[in-house]
Amino acid sequence: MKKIGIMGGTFDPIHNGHLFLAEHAYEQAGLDYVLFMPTMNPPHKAGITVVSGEHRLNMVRLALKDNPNFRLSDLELNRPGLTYTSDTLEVLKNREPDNDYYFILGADSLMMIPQWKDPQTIFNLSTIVAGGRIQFSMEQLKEQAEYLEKTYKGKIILLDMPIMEISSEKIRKRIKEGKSIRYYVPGEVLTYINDHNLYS
Ligand SMILES: Nc1ncnc2c1ncn2[C@@H]1O[C@H](COP(=O)(O)OP(=O)(O)OP(=O)(O)O)[C@@H](O)[C@H]1O
Ligand SMILES: O=C(O)c1ccc[n+]([C@@H]2O[C@H](COP(=O)([O-])O)[C@@H](O)[C@H]2O)c1
Repeated sequence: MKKIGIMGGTFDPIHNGHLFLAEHAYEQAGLDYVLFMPTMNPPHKAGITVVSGEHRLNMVRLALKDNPNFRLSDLELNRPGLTYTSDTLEVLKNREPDNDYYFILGADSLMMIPQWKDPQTIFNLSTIVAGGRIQFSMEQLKEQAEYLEKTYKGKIILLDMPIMEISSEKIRKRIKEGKSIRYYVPGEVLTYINDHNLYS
């Protein structure tokens, strides 16, 4: 039996905030490894990813290169239609029923889970591991965690970590404005974005 983290995201582009979150989840939930899983068509962003799935996947691959505890999964990129987390967890659980799955997300996603497709299945099949984001206080996160525990019998781990307020949206905006994104993303992702002239 393995404890496997899933770090799902649009990753448009992947940035140091994602890696920072996953590293704390790996450590505090005692995970064997974290699967980074770029989504093809997230329901709330359908048709509005800025660059292709192939570019997003390539950037994630570069970002994970130096960390043996982080692995890449293209499971959601090859699925037609909208991409739902409950479907992904069902696929993983059917393949390897003995593993325990930990779905890693930020506070904004924790607030939205009740509006996702089939939240009960998500809570039945995984533990949620959540990191803070600047828009939400720890009090709000604790309240939401209690609500989810009560409503869905969910298991939630709230991470103890500094908030690193980087977002893909902020990065895309900085590139458009001709500003530097050095230190917002890993060096090789920066080179990839420049070489392929992405987001400008
Ligand atoms: N800086 C951050 N700190 C903690 N969690 C984050 C951070 N950035 C993103 N996340 C979380 O990572 C997951 C994937 O995020 P996503 O790929 O949508 O990045 P994003 O920066 O939020 O993108 P965008 O700005 O385009 O909405 C989400 O659950 C999100 O809450
Ligand atoms: O299953 C859903 O209904 C659902 C709705 C919104 C987001 N998600 C997942 O949440 C993760 C973070 O999404 P995002 O758009 O913030 O990058 C990613 O793995 C998405 O597939 C899942």
